[in-house]
Amino acid sequence: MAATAERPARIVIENCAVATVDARDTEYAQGHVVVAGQVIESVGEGKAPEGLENVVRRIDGTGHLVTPGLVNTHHHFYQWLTRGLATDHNLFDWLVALYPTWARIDEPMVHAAAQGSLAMMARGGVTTAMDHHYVFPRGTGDLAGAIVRAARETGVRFTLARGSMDRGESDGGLPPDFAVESLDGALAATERTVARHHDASFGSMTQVAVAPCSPFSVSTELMREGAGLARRLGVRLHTHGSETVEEEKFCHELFGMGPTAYFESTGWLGEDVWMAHCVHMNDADIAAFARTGTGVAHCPSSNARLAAGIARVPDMLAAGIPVGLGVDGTASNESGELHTELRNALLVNRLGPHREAALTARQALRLGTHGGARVLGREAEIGSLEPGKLADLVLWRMDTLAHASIADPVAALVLGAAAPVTLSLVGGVPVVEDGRLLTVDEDAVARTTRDEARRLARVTAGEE
Ligand SMILES: Nc1nc2[nH]c(O)nc2c(=O)[nH]1
Repeated sequence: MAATAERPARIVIENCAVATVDARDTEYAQGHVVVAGQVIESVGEGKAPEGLENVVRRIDGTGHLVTPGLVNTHHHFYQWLTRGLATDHNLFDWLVALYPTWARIDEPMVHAAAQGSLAMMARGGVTTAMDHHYVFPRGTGDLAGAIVRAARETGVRFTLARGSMDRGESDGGLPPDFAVESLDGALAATERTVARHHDASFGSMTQVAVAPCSPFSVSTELMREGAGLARRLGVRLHTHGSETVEEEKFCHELFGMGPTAYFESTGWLGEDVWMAHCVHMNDADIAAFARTGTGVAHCPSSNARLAAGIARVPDMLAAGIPVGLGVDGTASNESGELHTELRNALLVNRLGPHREAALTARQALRLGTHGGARVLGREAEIGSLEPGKLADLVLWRMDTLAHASIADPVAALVLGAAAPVTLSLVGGVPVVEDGRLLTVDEDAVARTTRDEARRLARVTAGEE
């Protein structure tokens, strides 16, 4: 009999370790998960309940760990085409080196780069992705549409943070004037993107956030009006903040205050805001984020690659700030995988003042799942394995050479090599099986991204 809303198709996964990442960090050494349609029906110890109807698939998870799907909270997909460049630069020098290339992207390039970024993350266990896209050269087609199309093709849940820059060099900003939009143009295009793509319903596959880029590339008017627009439309707000000492100096020189005070003065602290990086935060900044419920996308690999510093994640968590993890753009984190961020969040924070007490493996897993769901405003739907939540989950293989000798599966997942994904589900729909994407042809994506990266290099060099 066919599946219906009253009689959903069920997938049963059993005989595996389960890390639910619920409020009590409940784990089962030998447990089960039952998926009914797009939601989780039950999670628990031992075998799945007997007598379930309409079981279309029963998976023996022996030697596996099942967790919530990973949630990425900060990325710039277009940077997939400019990986491995300006490898020994700090943030400002790196941006200045790359803006002229980025300002030449077009729609086929952006679509290919989005496919590459999404494919890389999905095959590594990401079930919810985001893209902060802030470069919109004139006359280059529907870039937002191309990104959303790539996310649909890949099959992951998705937030598009419609970015913008309007403070060019001649207004004291960092980007060249030819790389920025006008204030009115950016606001109007952002509003159109929300109208076209934002879906606020339970289980939505596409959401849109308002996301002016950073204090040194955006006018104060765009920050203020962007915040007003987001609140009028009922969508979330995202930006870069407190990333480097150079940004801090810029804010003091131009605005007479540090980044967090500047964000507060422009309406950019609140429960509907999450900010990438937040490396240079003093105690008062952390208290302001905690008081207002402002979230953080922690990007440890990128912060190391660009010599930005170490974000105070243990202090943020102690203060109750929502913290998720971000790959960041792959021009500053060439791996493009979120697993690396779980591992590096733990390792990098242990180099800070809290040393071995900085983060546990379970806290790192929480940052990459439930923490990400919180900062994206989707805690009620995803981020933990609990009945009624969406069936976004990953079955990780733990019985190979890489992990079999580690008794604790969560420690193995976080501290070990990237574990192979036997199965990932997004809303109950398989996206990865036995390490391969079901939705797009990885080899074809690899070829297209290589070709588009080469074309971008030729266009930048004036050869096309
Ligand atoms: N890590 C990054 N920081 C940024 N700030 C900014 O304005 N753009 C970027 C970026 O692409 N990556």
